[in-house]
Amino acid sequence: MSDVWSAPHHPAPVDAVVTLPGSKSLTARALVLAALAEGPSRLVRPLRARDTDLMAGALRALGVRVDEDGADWLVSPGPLRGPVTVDAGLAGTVLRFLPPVAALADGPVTVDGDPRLRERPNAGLIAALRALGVEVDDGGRGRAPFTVRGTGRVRGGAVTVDASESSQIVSGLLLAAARFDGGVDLALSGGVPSMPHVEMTVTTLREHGVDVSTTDRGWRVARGPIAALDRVIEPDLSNAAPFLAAALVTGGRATVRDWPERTTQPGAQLDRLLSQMGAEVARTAEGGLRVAGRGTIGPLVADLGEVGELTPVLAALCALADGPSRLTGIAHLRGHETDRLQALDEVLTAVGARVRQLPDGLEIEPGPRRSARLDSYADHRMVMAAAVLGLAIDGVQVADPGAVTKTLPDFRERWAGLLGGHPGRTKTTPERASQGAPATEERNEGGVERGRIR
Ligand SMILES: O=C(O)C1=C[C@@H](OP(=O)(O)O)[C@@H](O)[C@H](O)C1
Ligand SMILES: C=C(OP(=O)(O)O)C(=O)O
Repeated sequence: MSDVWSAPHHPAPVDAVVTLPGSKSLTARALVLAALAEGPSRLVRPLRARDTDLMAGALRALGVRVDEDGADWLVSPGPLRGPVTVDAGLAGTVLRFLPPVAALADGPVTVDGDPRLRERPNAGLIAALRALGVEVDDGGRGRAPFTVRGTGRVRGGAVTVDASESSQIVSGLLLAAARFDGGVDLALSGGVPSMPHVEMTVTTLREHGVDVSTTDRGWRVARGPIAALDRVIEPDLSNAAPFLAAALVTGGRATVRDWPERTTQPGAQLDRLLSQMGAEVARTAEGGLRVAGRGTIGPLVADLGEVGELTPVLAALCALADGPSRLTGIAHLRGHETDRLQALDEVLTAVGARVRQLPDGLEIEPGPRRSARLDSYADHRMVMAAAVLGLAIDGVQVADPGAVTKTLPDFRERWAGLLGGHPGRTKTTPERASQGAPATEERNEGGVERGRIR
């Protein structure tokens, strides 16, 4: 029996300061590089959620020690071994980052996961591993489950890669490449989505002392040692999206603390995208990002190819906007946790919008709003999108909201903290927050501090 969440209806202005847990993408990269490094590394404030716990579990299964030290993870590399079966859950990061590591193990490693993981595209990675000298049994499917027959070493060298369905295919190969005999000289056969995530991989590798260069058609990673590195994981800026969106929907304001000055996270583009939708966006003196809504939401016409994972929340905002939106460059979202273009079409249509699917995106025209019972599609970001819709539309329910544990296990508590209520309860704030006034902060539940309403 899946449970059903009544998303809180809260048209009154929010006024909150939010502290978010670590980035999923940075935690995954830090874990993999620490596992392949020359000595032990400490991860400070890693994300503890289903995806990153699965990554830690997969590395442990291969022989890496990942110990908890308070909220930190201490990672101590060891000889990589098989035979082992790894549970990737629904995590694209485990599906695409783990197999190149598994190729360095001295025995077979089988990768499997949730039913939907078995549908997520991975042919580009499997073909590339084979071209680099690794035997992979996938029954010709190009998807999980598959077995990487590790022999303890990988030839490496030049390879042409089809990463049109996921940037994670490139990232996975680059992350392990310094441990391959010939490194890797990776050329793309076509386009790649989510390029900032590849740049995140390159930056993270360089921080570990790996020699990475860009080439005409891709990237070259030289064989060499991977330095151990203690690092603090930045907050997850993609998971900031629903909290910042709440400011637009309610005409209130939300501040996310510790917004990095410089970052490779694509979520940093929220300042530009939310400004385009009419928000006032500013850095606070304390290093946060503050978004204030003006009471109406402008439509968005944008290519989201670089920031695909922001699409569900942005699309929810588009359904509440004062004009039609057009989101493009996101064909690859059909291979995400669910077919997100289809899921968003269904959800936004259910709450009254008119939606047209494009080959690479969505057109969304707001319509008369209506309550609806929505599905989570086992997708954390669809739960967050439904939460945003629920602020403006009374009676939004979400079946199987536990999907949100993929990257933010206590999302509902945090959401309730944002609204000053309790998970799943409706509670509205009587007065409108005075915009622009500095928030006096007091501790509230779920990592959210609530500014006093003046
Ligand atoms: O490398 C990463 O950490 C990610 C890359 C992107 O994948 P795709 O390129 O498959 O969209 C992104 O959507 C995903 O959430 C995280
Ligand atoms: C696409 C996403 O996840 P994954 O890493 O599983 O691909 C996402 O988090 O939006």
